[in-house]
Amino acid sequence: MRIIVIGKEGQVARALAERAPGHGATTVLLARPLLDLADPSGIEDILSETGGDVIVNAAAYTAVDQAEAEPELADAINGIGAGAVAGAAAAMNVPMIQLSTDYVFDGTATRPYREDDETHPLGVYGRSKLLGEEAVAAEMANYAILRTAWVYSPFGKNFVKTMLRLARERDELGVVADQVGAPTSAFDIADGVIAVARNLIARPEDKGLRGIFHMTGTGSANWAEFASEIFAQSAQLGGPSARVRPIKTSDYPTPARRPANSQLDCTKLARVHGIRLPPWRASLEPCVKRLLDEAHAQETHR
Ligand SMILES: NC(=O)C1=CN([C@@H]2O[C@H](COP(=O)(O)OP(=O)(O)OC[C@H]3O[C@@H](n4cnc5c(N)ncnc54)[C@H](OP(=O)(O)O)[C@@H]3O)[C@@H](O)[C@H]2O)C=CC1
Ligand SMILES: Cc1cn([C@H]2C[C@H](O)[C@@H](COP(=O)(O)OP(=O)(O)O[C@H]3O[C@@H](C)C(=O)[C@@H](O)[C@H]3O)O2)c(=O)[nH]c1=O
Repeated sequence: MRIIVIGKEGQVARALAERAPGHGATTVLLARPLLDLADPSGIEDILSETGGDVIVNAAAYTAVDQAEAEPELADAINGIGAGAVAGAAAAMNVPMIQLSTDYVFDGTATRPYREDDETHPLGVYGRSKLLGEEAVAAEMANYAILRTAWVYSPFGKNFVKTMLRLARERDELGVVADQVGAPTSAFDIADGVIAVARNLIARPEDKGLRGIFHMTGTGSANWAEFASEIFAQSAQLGGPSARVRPIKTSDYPTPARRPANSQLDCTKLARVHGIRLPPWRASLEPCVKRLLDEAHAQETHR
């Protein structure tokens, strides 16, 4: 299976590139400046020249707070750009996998969100990702939209890396405790994406495999609990740790509002595709270890 991945340096793109060989798959990573989602004009030509069995769009405008000041750019990349990729996938007659987010919901539900629950994004990023979902569905039929959440990895920018960095600078951190979700490893997402891709390719006549699916790590936590677990695991490995002071969202003002309940019900993915991601704490361990090993290697190199 040859997977065309949009994105190169992103967390999920890099995890896909690392994981694919173990699944007997290859990846071709396409990124800016060759493929720019904000400039859809050349996308179909580049994708069809590249050729592959499936297209995974792992690129997006992901700066949640910054998006509030750049709504047009966020919509262009996450909305129109995703639609252009779907148009190319339709022309090439290959399935497409689009990554989406918990931030399409407003977080007022009192249970984990299901795929057909009403969407109501609180901010520009979530709205632009919802536009992307709609654009993909409008352009083609053979797609899977995988909504995930709270992604972390040894790559790029994410909460785990931020916490470990701040713990090197401070003894105590205030972290919000009234937003609940499921931390999700980019490597687990990569494994899930590859499994979904295999199903879509193997059973093209099975329309039940298509549509929207929720895919997050198993279990839940608030951001303060997530931070505490990061520090517990780090401390056990001799890495940095800080005291976590649970605070309210109102004590940590940000330009973008975030959902209080980000939990996604992943039973449809298990039922239809036979995929269940591991418990989030178990997947966190190799990530923390790798980050500490990399930091150690850098220090000894200096
Ligand atoms: N991070 C998270 O917590 C979550 C992410 N998601 C979704 O999962 C997917 C992957 O996220 P993640 O791996 O964390 O993303 P990252 O933020 O790690 O990477 C995003 C990538 O998108 C690329 N990109 C941005 N703009 C463009 C553009 N105009 N054209 C081409 N590429 C562009 C960036 O490229 P460059 O290196 O050039 O800047 C970057 O490599 C996204 O769809 C995201 O919305 C869903 C839920 C949670
Ligand atoms: C750094 C920091 C953050 N926080 C809070 C702010 C926020 O509510 C929460 C997480 O902050 P971040 O900015 O790291 O995370 P954020 O960028 O909101 O993460 C989101 O990214 C997009 C791309 C998604 O799709 C979402 O699923 C989600 O993962 O933690 C603290 O309370 N204390 C801190 O010291």
